[in-house]
Parts: sequence; C-alpha cells; structure tokens
Amino acid sequence: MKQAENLQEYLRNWAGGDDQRFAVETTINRLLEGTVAISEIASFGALAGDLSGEAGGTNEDGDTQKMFDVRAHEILMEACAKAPVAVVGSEEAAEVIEVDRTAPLAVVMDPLDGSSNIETNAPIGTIFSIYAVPPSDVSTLEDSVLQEGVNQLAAGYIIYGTQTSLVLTVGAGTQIFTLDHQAGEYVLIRRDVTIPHIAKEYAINASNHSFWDGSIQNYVQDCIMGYSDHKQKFNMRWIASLVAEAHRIFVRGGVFLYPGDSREGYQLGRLRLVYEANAMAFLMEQAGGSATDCVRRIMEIKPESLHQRTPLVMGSKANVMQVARYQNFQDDDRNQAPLFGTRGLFVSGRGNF
Ligand SMILES: O=P(O)(O)OC[C@H]1O[C@](O)(COP(=O)(O)O)[C@@H](O)[C@@H]1O
Ligand SMILES: [Mg+2]
Ligand SMILES: [Mg+2]
Repeated sequence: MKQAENLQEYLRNWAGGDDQRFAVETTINRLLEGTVAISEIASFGALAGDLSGEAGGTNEDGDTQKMFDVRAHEILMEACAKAPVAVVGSEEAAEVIEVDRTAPLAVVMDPLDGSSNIETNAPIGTIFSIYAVPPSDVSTLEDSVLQEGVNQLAAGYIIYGTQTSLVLTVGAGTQIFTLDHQAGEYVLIRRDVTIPHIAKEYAINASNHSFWDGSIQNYVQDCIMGYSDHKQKFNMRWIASLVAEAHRIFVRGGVFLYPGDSREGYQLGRLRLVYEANAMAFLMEQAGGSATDCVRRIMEIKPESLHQRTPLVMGSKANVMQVARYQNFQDDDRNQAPLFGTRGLFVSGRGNF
C-alpha cells in the first residue's frame, strides 16, 4: 500500500542521514499498513464477536490477553519482518524478539492499547516507537529497546475511534493524519499540532483516590474545588484508554495522570515506560506539551526492563508542572501551612501558573 503523499512529505523532514531516513520511513510505512488491517478488524471484526474474547493467557504484566491483543501483535510482527528491524519489544511478548540482527532499527510497541475496552466499543489503539540499534560491540539486542526516550527516532499512535487517526512525530513537530479507509491511506489533517499551554480539563481514574499519596489527593481535590474562588472550574474525563486520553489532549489540551498508588503492584502506576509512556512523551513534547513521572521528564528515565511501569503525567505544560509542584506539598504541609488552609494550592497562589 502506498501512503498518502503528505505523510511521505512529512517524513522528508527527517533530520538524520538518508539511509536512516529511508529505514525509518520503510518501517513506519510497514507498521501503518499493519494498522490499516487492525483498523478493519476494530471496525468490522472484533465487535462481531470473533476477536473480542479472551485468548486464554496473561501477558507479562498479568493482564488478561484478548484474542485481538494477540492478533494485533502478530500483524505488527509481520510488518516488522518486512522492514529493516533488528528487534521488537512488545507488550504481548515476555522477552524482546529478534527479527534480523543485522538490521539498523529497534521497534517497541503496544499492539493494542485499551484492549479491556473492546466490548464496550470505546476507542482502542496502537502505540509504537522506533530507535536506532546501538553498535553491537557495546550492546545486546535487549539494550536496543531499553534506551532513554530522548533517543527515539520516531513515535506514534493510531486510535481506532470514530475515525482511525494517526498521531506521528519524527522529531519535527507532531502531525495528525486520518485514515481514508477507501484509499487505505493516512491523510494529513492537522500539521504541527500545538497543545494549549494551560487547560482546565484533567483525567485520572478517581476510583483509586484512597490509594494515592497526599500530593495527588491534594491536586485532584483542588481541581474538584476549582481555583480563584471557584470561578475557574475544572472538567474531568476518564476513558480508560491511553490513546483516547492523549488524543483529547492533542485536540484541546488538558492533563492526564496515572500516578503510582499503594495497591499491590501499582507503586509505579499502570502504564509502561518503554512502549507506552515514551512514545506519548515524545509526541507531547513535539506539540509543546510535556510528560513526567510526576517529577522527572519521562524521556530521560533509563529503562531497566521491557515491561517496567512508570507513573505518567502528560499534557499541557503548565498543568504538568503544577502537578510536580504539588509533590512538595504533602498532607501535613497542607494542614500546617496557613497558606493552603482548606482552599487549596490553586487559591493560595502558590500553584498558579
Ligand atoms: O483500568 P484503569 O486503571 O482505568 O487503567 C486504564 C489504562 O490502562 C490501559 O488500558 C493500559 O493499556 P493496555 O490495555 O495496553 O494494557 C491504558 O490504555 C489506560 O490508560
Ligand atoms: Mg496500553
Ligand atoms: Mg496493550
């Protein structure tokens, strides 16, 4: 399948050398062909019943695998086999998978994000990042997928929603494309997306409230109360699908939080650094937003394992910074400091943008 001319045009903004650009372009094109097939299943197949069921196993993170998770993984592995890809790290495989040791690129992917939503007909997606394989004399194949996010050559996600959209960066801004199903091509619809610096919409799974630490509880409480004596009201969303939450932020700004909490296994939250958070962080930063683990820049965290989790706060830059500021003010501070009282950090002025 030939991708739309304007996608190829964007890929020509490539800052690296010709060989690397060609390798990345080929890999993106093969992955996108795979996602067209996944999109067709999402629209016409899964909900008809054939792939919405459980596959009978769990992935490395303990999540129940759906048949569609497994099928999406297979489709994208076939895509990588047709591209200059040395190794793949996937949510749906315990270990990294060698494809062609001599090839220059490494791919990490969440083949199907939000798959617990399939039967509810909420948006699901695919997330991927592409890295250069470091020289083999200094690294193992696994090292290729355990790089800091700042080394990403390209990252993107596809959201299989009302429309199938692609959000892509090769480090030259973030672009939004929509799939023309008839032509089988992604067409550019928004060039150089800019996330508003500040917005009044937040997304968090509030059912975890009692497990959060004091700083997150305080932040969310202040969002609920609003600031400036409630004249600035916040809106709240939770779709339970990372691609859908990210897409809303690209369209109208806001902040998404999945912090660590005290549930067993959730100290570092739910999302995975290597194949979920880093791609989102690259896309957000290229659109003027940011992404942290509440404090640190996501893309500067050195991954230690493929399925490692990370807290994730992403979106409008001022909102993300504000969450970081709350990390310094725990419960005790709030009660002791007359500045906060019951009115919250927003009202006190300490948390203003
Ligand atoms: O179940 P929760 O706590 O609402 O978490 C939802 C989060 O989990 C995810 O579904 C995890 O992704 P996977 O479906 O790929 O495992 C995210 O898309 C979403 O943000
Ligand atoms: Mg996911
Ligand atoms: Mg997944």
